[in-house]
Amino acid sequence: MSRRVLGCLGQCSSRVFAIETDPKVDPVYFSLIKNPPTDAEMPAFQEIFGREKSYSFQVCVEDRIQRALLHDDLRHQLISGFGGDVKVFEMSSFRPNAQNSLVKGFFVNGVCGTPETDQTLSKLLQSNRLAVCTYVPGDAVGRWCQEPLRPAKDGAAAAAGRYGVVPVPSPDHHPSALDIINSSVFYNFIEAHNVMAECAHVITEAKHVLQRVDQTLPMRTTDRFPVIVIEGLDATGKTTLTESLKQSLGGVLLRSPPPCLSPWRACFDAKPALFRRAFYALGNYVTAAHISAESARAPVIVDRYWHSTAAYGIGTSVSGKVGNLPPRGSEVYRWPGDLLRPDLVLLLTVSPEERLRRIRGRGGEKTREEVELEANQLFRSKVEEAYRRMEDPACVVVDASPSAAEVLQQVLLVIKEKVHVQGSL
Ligand SMILES: Nc1ncnc2c1ncn2[C@@H]1O[C@H](COP(=O)(O)OP(=O)(O)OP(=O)(O)O)[C@@H](O)[C@H]1O
Ligand SMILES: Nc1ccn([C@@H]2O[C@H](COP(=O)(O)O)[C@@H](O)[C@H]2O)c(=O)n1
Repeated sequence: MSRRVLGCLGQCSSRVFAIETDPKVDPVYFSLIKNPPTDAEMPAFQEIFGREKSYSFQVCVEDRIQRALLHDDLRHQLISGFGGDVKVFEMSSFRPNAQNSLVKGFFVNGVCGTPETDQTLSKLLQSNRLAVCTYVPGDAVGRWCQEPLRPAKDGAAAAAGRYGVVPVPSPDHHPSALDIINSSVFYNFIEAHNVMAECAHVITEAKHVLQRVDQTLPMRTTDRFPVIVIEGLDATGKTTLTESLKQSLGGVLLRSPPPCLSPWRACFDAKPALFRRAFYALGNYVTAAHISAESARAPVIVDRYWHSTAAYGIGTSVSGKVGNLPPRGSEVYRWPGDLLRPDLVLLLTVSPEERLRRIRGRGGEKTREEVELEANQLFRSKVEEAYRRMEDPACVVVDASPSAAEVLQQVLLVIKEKVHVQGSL
């Protein structure tokens, strides 16, 4: 008997369940992202499926641009359509340990069957771009089944099959890590450019971004002065340090994304991850072109670069605990082969308490992700750990808790010790 997999992936442990299917049926795999049950499996099923009615929803269209947009739209429809008492969890399909097998969706738990929720369900069932399933008790006590649903007469739902749900061992790799490459992080220019080009018919700002990118590239390569990147979570002191370094080294200060892309940043910050990450990835290539030009005449200091794009991308896409991150040495931490490589990358770190003190002291606008980072210590830890796992170039970690003057002195020492490239400081 072949198996469809329903994984229950949580904040602190991951439990996976398989859905038993007929071998003739094409397998569809599911994972659930939710606070996991911790005791024996059957109470866990009870906990997941037994509270009122539960449904899973997944967008099933081939086109990745449509899929990303519909997924975002689905989230809004579920939250508004099922009301406040219903819990909407992130959920996704996967084949254990198979790269790019992840398909995201939602699991809705606690639906009471009111006229409003019935209407929402009926509307969603009409869409031939969604796969909808419900979860019902099985024949034996403690057993649960998954029923794929199809629309029936008068807007009602009819079951189009019934599959048992059984626990299976956790896969070696956390499913949410299967979908990083070319989805949450881009490892070459073409892949990011393709996403921007493909979405230009629905996101008009993408055309402007592409124009700017295409105007700036290709970059020149010359014998050059050192290129030093400063990375870290927000409010760790990057702006303060990069400005001081610029003075001390007589250098040029650049940032990624570059100011020429600023008019469209807010637009892409509000878009689904696929588009947001492609925007920041392209920003790095534009900054690389500027680095290339500027480093011909002076040392270049860069405030955020590819490591930021990758660390935030990985930290956001991997759900649950830090242990769910791909292990050290994984290809997700590798530098893009076609992106100008800096001579040194410094990662500024401060304690969560000090970081919050600095954020509060500074005030001002925050990006959506910054608000999340502040609220979610776990997310922050994943982003920082992802930074620490980056390779070739790896980040040199700097304790940025001392005074700004002391941090500058410490960093100047590191630069003196580590930077051995043509050109001088
Ligand atoms: N070493 C330091 N000691 C104490 N306060 C500092 C230090 N460095 C920076 N600050 C203060 O902390 C706040 C955040 O610093 P800064 O703006 O340089 O961080 P950042 O990493 O650039 O943040 P973001 O990524 O959000 O732009 C500022 O108010 C700054 O004056
Ligand atoms: N090279 C970069 C730079 C930034 N980001 C994203 O921007 C946010 C943090 O930037 P701040 O300027 O507000 O410090 C965060 O959401 C990063 O994902 C990026 O991806 N790549």
